[in-house]
Amino acid sequence: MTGITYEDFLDLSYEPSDADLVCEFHVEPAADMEIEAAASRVASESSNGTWAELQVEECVDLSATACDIDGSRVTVAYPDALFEPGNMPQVLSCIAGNIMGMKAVERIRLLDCRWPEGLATSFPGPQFGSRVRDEIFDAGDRPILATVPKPKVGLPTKEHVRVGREAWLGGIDLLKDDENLTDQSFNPYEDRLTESLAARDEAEEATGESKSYLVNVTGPTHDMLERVDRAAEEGCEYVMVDVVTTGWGAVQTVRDACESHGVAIHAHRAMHAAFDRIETHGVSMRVIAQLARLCGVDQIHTGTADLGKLANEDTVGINEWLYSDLYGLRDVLPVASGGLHPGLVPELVSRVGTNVCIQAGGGIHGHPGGTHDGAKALRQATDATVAGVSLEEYATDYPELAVAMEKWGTETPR
Ligand SMILES: O=C(O)[C@H](O)COP(=O)(O)O
Ligand SMILES: [Mg+2]
Repeated sequence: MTGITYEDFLDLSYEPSDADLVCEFHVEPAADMEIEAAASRVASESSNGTWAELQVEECVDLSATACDIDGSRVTVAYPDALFEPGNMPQVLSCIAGNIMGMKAVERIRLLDCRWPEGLATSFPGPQFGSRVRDEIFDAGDRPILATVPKPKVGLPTKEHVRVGREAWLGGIDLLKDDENLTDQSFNPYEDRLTESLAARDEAEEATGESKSYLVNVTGPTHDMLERVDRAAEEGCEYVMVDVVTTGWGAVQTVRDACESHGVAIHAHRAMHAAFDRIETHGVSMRVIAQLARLCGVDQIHTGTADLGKLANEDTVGINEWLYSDLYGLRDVLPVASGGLHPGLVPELVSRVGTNVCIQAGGGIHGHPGGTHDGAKALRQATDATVAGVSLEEYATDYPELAVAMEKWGTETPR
């Protein structure tokens, strides 16, 4: 019999192998504990140890190793055999499981992961990623533009569709449901789906542009699968899933269903801030975005680089990771959303570039001239930015943009 104690999980001379999943944590030890002890407890509890010395007769060596400590930054390397390939809930129950509530740490945050090839490619990754720009739209070099009818809930189906039609006709590419609109009595899923797609066809005919609608299929997994089937049958190119509230196992299931229909997934991140807003605890948005890419969403909200209404982690760094090479898995199109309006577009594009989707809800439907003018103003601001013309200059020829600038200027909302 061999005794396994948590000290066995610390080896500062260990060099992670290419097959290891390497995780960076911020760790604040409990008041009576040294960082080395807390680091080894993290490695132990997240792999095959526990608080007590275990008497083991036979066990496959799946131990994680705390292999570097730099101030509060702790690196832990996990052997690939610890993980079930293609099972994101299982991976997270290791690297972001019990350790998040363990008394040995006062605070712990999973900051970043280096995914080994074997584990990463056991997931499908996105079907389309930023190829949606060409395969679903024809937006050229400019960002794709999206809108959510506002108020986010309460619009009856006919009004929701009317607002969507106005937005498409004004120059928006993508009509999107909001995160808490699914299948409520005031706007049932089936009616909204079919009527929105009819309006999409009209808008395509009228504008000569490709338009798309993404319907929110979020719900219990069996309902989501039925909703994906219906969306595909009716000719939707996209569905939306609230990936954090839904959970990663369900996202994986929906991803498989979407592949069989060739339908893309827009990931809304509602509730991410419960994990990532406190900077010293939880799971970073960077890691949440990594999970989403591996599980196979095609686009995901990553913030507005601090220009919008929601608190943001490093949008630019997260977007770079989403575009980066990952063993041939497709990239993910980042979505900037939350408090955006036309006046913020030039600065947003200077921070995040044009290979993004820009979503504005209030920044379109709050336009004094209504949704149609608001959509025109957002499109004008985008066209001006891509052409390198200032909004002030462009607005002299485009009254809808002038009105938006008069109303909001370049202010950051709260
Ligand atoms: O889901 C979203 O991202 C929000 O609905 C954004 O809405 P807003 O553009 O009105 O802030
Ligand atoms: Mg929303």
